[in-house]
Amino acid sequence: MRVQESELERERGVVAALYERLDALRAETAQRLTDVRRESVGGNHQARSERDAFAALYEDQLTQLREVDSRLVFGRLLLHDTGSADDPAHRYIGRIGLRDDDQRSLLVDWRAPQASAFYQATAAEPLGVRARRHLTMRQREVLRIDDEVFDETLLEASARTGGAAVADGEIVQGEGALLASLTAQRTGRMHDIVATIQAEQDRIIRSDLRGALVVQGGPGTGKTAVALHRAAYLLYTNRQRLSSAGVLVVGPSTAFLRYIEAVLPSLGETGVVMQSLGELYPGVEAVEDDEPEVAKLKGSAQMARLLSRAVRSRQRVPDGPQVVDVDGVKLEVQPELIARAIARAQRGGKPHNIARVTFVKHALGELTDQLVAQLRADGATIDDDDVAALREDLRTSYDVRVLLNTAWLPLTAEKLIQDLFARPAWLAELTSRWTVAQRALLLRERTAPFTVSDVPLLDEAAELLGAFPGKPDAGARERDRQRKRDLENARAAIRNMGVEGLVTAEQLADGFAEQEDRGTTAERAAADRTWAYGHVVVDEAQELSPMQWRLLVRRCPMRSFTIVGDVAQVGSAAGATSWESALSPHFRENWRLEELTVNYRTPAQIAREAERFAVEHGLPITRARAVREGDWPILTLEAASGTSDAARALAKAVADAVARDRGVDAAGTLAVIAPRAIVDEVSAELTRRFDGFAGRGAAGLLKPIAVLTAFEAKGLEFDAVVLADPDGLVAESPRGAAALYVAMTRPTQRLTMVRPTASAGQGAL
Ligand SMILES: Nc1ncnc2c1ncn2[C@@H]1O[C@H](COP(=O)(O)OP(=O)(O)OP(=O)(O)O)[C@@H](O)[C@H]1O
Repeated sequence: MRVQESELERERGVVAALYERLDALRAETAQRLTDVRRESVGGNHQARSERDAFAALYEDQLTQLREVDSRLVFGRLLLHDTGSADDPAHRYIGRIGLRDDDQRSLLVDWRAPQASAFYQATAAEPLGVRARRHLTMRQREVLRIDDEVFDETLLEASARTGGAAVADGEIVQGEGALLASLTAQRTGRMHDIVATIQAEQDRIIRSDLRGALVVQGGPGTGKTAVALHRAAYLLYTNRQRLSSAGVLVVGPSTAFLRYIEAVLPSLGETGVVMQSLGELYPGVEAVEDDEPEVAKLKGSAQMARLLSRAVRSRQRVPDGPQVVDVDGVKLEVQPELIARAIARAQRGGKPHNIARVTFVKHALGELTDQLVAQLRADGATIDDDDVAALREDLRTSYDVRVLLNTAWLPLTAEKLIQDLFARPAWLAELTSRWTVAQRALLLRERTAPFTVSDVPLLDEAAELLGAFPGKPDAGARERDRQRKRDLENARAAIRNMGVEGLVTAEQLADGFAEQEDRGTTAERAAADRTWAYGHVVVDEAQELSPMQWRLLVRRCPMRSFTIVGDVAQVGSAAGATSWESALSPHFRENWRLEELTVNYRTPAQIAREAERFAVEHGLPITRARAVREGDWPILTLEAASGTSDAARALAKAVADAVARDRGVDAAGTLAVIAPRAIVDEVSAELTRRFDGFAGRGAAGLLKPIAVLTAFEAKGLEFDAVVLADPDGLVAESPRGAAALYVAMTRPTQRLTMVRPTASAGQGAL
């Protein structure tokens, strides 16, 4: 025991030295920042740009150094003698890499190739590792150490230090540290798992950037965690490319994004764009979604065809000849003239607003010929200058403008969608093969707010229409040119300052000049519909509709994706029933599947029950092995009802169940998950009983007791879950069984089910 204590002391010494280095780096960076800011404001535009850019860069570095402060180091490898001074036999693994003044490695970034053995070494394949040590930390303090020994010659010593030999075939690595992390109380925010990433997860995290990688796994297998760590890994290994193109992380809702938002910064990555499905179209923030049937229709691929027909139908040939007045001259315009100009413009295959330029040019050309011929027939003499003037007269003539606009009006996506859903006659004209009931699903007031399911329709429409003349999109080309100039300047500045290798031109260009106007890569990317990201991470991807997939593929034409989800958990009516059917229209066969097989969240007895239920209801589940047994059996309570107000009785019983659970653990996080029909009633009762401690929906996630629907609980986890009326949850929608499966797999410790019945009672499963 004494030996282990002295080992602990030894590690405390090493860790203290690493923090000393971190503090020194911070002080150095802070000093550089002060110096850059202090430099006189004079100088030319370029000099000011450079200073601003360096200041922005140092600020970013300082932020990164601050974010990685807690649990900076978490592992150590004991290697067979490496024979290299730069790579000593003890290799420490941490959130970032650190070197001393002589550039010798002190701490290896967990993403570096030299760290992969920390996650991959097994007794069967030790990869040159003699022993692996996990350091369990609280902030800067080393709480304990856990050793796994691969080298038999160390075993005797290890027995003295309390280390464990690793047997072949064990499912987890660093068991002590892992279990400590898994049983820790939840805070309502996801934390990183960098210290205890498991081998099957690590392989996925380090998989190649190219192509689409699908990560399928049951609830709690770490899909979200793996996806976020993979984003951090890819940014580290492809810094040059991804820091300028950006990485987009897409989640189902803003509440979910809030839950995961701290993970990437704690891994030292702050420049990632995170958007919910309702935020993917710049300028619209959709929160509410349509009823399931409507969402399903709006999500189906036939909407793309409908929108294409809708745009085409705005390119219209008049029914008969139109007479226009051009400075007092009457001109009879035949529909054929407009038809020819439309056909000519359509031939180019350009978006509506762009092709309109060709239409107008062609129509004006023919109109000019017609006007000239008519005037000559009336005896006028017309030379080339006159022809140009006549063309200008035509262009500015009110009648001609009306004529051309009626035939081909520039449109915005917002107006197209609003009009389409608010004009039954137009919709009917475009959907002659649909049933009346189908059409009725789309109809609504023009002023109705956009829903989550409208977002991909807006994007599709914007794609078909192209930039609206005069809208900011039109500046995309100028932005590109400016970016190229910035990169040139940044390269020159890096050479001048002698900081090659420390800063990339992309990082520096991000901070350039009118940065308040143009923003960082992340801000510019988020505001630009036509931005092409370098990589996209999609969580809860099983929920995505074909239209949402179309949008996402446009965001990353290179199709470099990490797609995580579980087809058994599909809740949305528009979601996927298999990866094959969801992905092949967009990726053909260019996607690969990886599976996660260990459930880290849910205790075995709860996981078993949830799986049993899922199988009974025919859900296509991926079985996962729960990593631990829990301490509590599932509790089933019955609400006394038979009274006139069953919902009220149920709400009261739920509140009793919550009170009972808080008797076990008053400080943990708890979710009450209820069917939509009664969720507000249950929430009202809990607010009455628990006052400021309970909250509904996303706001509830900031409180100890959150009252949620199964959809809102997706992807989240809590110490305890109280499920109100599980049968009601199953019955309330066609995907009800999946909803209950999701709900049952949210707790990390305790599950209580409250069922409405005629007589009161209770029991444990
Ligand atoms: N290697 C690990 N070390 C420590 N904790 C882990 C590890 N892997 C997963 N976890 C924890 O397990 C829990 C579940 O992880 P996560 O939310 O990523 O699972 P999921 O597969 O996305 O689940 P769901 O499909 O239910 O949303 C989280 O608390 C996560 O931190």
